Amino acid sequence: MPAKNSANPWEDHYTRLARKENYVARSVYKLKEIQDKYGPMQEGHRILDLGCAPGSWLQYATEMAGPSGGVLGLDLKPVDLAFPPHARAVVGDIYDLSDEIRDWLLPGVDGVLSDMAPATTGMGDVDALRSAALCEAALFLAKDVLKPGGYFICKIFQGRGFDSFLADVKRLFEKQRIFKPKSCRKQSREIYVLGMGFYGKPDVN
Ligand SMILES: C[S@@+](CC[C@H](N)C(=O)[O-])C[C@H]1O[C@@H](n2cnc3c(N)ncnc32)[C@H](O)[C@@H]1O
Repeated sequence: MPAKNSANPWEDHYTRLARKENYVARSVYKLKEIQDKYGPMQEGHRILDLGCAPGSWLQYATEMAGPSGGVLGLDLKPVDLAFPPHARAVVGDIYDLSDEIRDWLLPGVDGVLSDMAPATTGMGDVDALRSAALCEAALFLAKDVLKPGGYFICKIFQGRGFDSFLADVKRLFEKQRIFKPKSCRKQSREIYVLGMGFYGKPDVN
């Protein structure tokens, strides 16, 4: 329920905490909850952050990876934040990756994060299917660029497309988890699917 008498009608505890802790969005606490519970991100990791704008996951992943790691964020929209040299954000579309992104991905990555969300229509089935399509695109890319043992963290809207996406994650990772962070807004249909222990690039022959 939106707070009354506030400049931001959706302001809540997490919004205020994000401001206090210098994160650009409250979404950071969803990733923090995942990290606190499962601990996938480690110092030195190379991490790809899909759908990174306005940049709070990128801020947190940058802290987790540290200067010995590397983080690349991708979004249709620009991120208006300064990052240390081991992190950057580029404007782009998951469906049309530039050579710059492909080059960065070449050595492989330890983790792929996706908080991508479609522009919503309010029609549950349509939004869920669009979300699932983004998730499948993220998984398709992860399959290509993750190092064996790597992890995948992906937001999806519950509804059509969810079961088949989960089945795809199960085929590729040793462990899978479905996680609803406490910081997700109550009315939201979003949920996170985690894949940990990537089996390795499937043999296409
Ligand atoms: C909920 S926001 C991500 C918030 C971000 N994780 C943060 O912590 O600041 C979802 C983002 O997904 C991006 N997105 C949607 N479709 C995309 C696509 N095809 N390629 C890249 N990014 C996309 C949107 O532009 C939007 O910024």
